[in-house]
Amino acid sequence: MGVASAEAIHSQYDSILILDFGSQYSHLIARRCRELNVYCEMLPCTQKIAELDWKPKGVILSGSPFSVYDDGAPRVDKAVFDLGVPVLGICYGLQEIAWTFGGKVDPHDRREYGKAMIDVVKTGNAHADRLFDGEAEQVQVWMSHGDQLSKCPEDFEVIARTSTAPFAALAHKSKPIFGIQFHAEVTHSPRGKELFGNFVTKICGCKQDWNMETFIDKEIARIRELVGPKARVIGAISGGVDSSVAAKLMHEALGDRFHAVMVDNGVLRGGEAKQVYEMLSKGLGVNLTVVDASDLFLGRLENVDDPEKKRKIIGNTFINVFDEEVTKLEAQAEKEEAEALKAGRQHEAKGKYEYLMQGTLYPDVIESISFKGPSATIKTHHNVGGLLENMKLKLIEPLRELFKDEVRELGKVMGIPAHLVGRHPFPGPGLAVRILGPVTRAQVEILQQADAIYIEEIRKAGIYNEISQAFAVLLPVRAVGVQGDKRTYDQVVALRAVQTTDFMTATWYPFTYDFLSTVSNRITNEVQGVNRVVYDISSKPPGTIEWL
Ligand SMILES: Nc1ncnc2c1ncn2[C@@H]1O[C@H](COP(=O)(O)OP(=O)(O)OP(=O)(O)O)[C@@H](O)[C@H]1O
Ligand SMILES: O=c1[nH]c(=O)c2[nH+]cn([C@@H]3O[C@H](COP(=O)(O)O)[C@@H](O)[C@H]3O)c2[nH]1
Ligand SMILES: NC(=O)CC[C@H](N)C(=O)O
Ligand SMILES: [Mg+2]
Repeated sequence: MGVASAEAIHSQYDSILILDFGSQYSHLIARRCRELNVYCEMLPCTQKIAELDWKPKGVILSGSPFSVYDDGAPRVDKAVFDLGVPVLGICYGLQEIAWTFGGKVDPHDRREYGKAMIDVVKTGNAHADRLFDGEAEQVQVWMSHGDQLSKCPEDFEVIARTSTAPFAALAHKSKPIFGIQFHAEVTHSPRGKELFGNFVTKICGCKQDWNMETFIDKEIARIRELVGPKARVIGAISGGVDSSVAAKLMHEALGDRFHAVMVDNGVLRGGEAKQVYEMLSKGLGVNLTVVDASDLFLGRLENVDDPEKKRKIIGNTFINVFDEEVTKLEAQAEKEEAEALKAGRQHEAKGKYEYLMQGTLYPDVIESISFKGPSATIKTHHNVGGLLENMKLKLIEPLRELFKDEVRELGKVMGIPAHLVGRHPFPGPGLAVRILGPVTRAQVEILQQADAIYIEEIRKAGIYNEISQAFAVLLPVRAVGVQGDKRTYDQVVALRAVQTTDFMTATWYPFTYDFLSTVSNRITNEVQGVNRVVYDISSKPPGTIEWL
């Protein structure tokens, strides 16, 4: 493992460190840096600089729900200012810098939320003026604060103000320390990208070389070094974007020392197991076993109505099936290794399975290390995390530094077709969380048909990529209808389509009436057992994206 950290990404690219004080926008700071092709990592604000095993080219302090004068307000490690690299504080970050350097921060009677115009102040100090280099005299920004600086610390000067905030941005007179009261990281600050550009490239001097082409080579080298010349790796593959891209990367790095396992749990989309097999095995040359465990899953789901019970059953059954498959693969690998050694084919002998690959993404990592601590469980999201406790395999996560759009880009660069890497996410518990009421094979088939029609129409209308996630839901109610002069008493399908950037909040997609009417007609005409279609116009919150 020591070898892997020597090769860690932050030592291969000029990297920015973001210290998270718990702002709802913290991850957007990371997005902004990445968008500029500069690598960054986010750590909780409690990180001790002395314990960091790499040196950032610059540090950004995020906003926070706290006030700097609160008891128990999170404090920045002062060593940040002795690193000798530029520091930028955003909102709370600015207030924390001011507080640290002897300024004053108070609650303010004129709180500022939303759009604001800042006046850029040219100080004549070229060093201080760099942050707003190239900006107009007035810049539109987004504010979200109730506290305000009432006294600028000595050694700092004002580089921007608004009509209510005299200290909208500060710069240290001689050191590269800056602070902005507004949130340059949100899209509502239209010049945000340029401002971050000034900081990370001009002030920190970061090279803009973080891109998926260079990432591939470095990551392949890192995987090879980590796994060594003989060991093998197992991957749990759902056919979703993340695990498919991760599998392709592992395959490039290790060839047939990587073996993927996909579990058909009986609640996949129509024809999905076959499609995934075609794509990964035939298309990308990945070693893949598809385990058909649909009878086992559907058997255990019989008569289960409660959403959390469904999730638990699927999660646990998944672990059983996967475990069993790993045991089989391990036995096979040991046999092969022994045979090769016995026959004197030393060089051909492949080792044992030592690693389990997971498709963990950076948002999952951020979530789990966040300063904010664990949030209330809304629903139990199932992934392979539960496997680790009783497995001796070590974990390998080739995508753990990447955001979803970077994963899609990576997939494209590695030659996975665009329509596959652009696919909407699909949850581990699959259609079981889209069938309200008990899950049966008959219900699964109805939903598979309705969902396929819906997605086909979305693709035909050319709006698939505008929508973040779309799917059909089968409701546990029956309604009376009339079809071909006959009374029907059939089920209802609800359509869901949302737009979102982080899946934490979402808005429903504004389809045209024509589109909705086409889908409704097709589903009621083509899917036996459905006589009504409704469209879900709930955002998240108060709804969640899935219905269960
Ligand atoms: N049916 C399955 N068989 C094997 N592994 C699975 C299955 N379902 C889920 N997994 C594992 O759980 C992980 C988490 O699933 P998740 O849906 O977050 O990612 P994904 O399916 O790879 O990508 P996407 O977000 O596009 O759906 C997957 O990466 C995969 O390792
Ligand atoms: O891998 C997964 N395992 C799960 O158990 C699971 N539950 C929900 N989702 C997906 O997560 C996103 C947010 O969904 P919710 O708003 O319904 O919580 C949406 O993209 C959901 O599809 C899951 N993904
Ligand atoms: N967005 C923020 O960082 C807010 C900081 C502080 N809580 C304030 O209200 O001013
Ligand atoms: Mg998935």
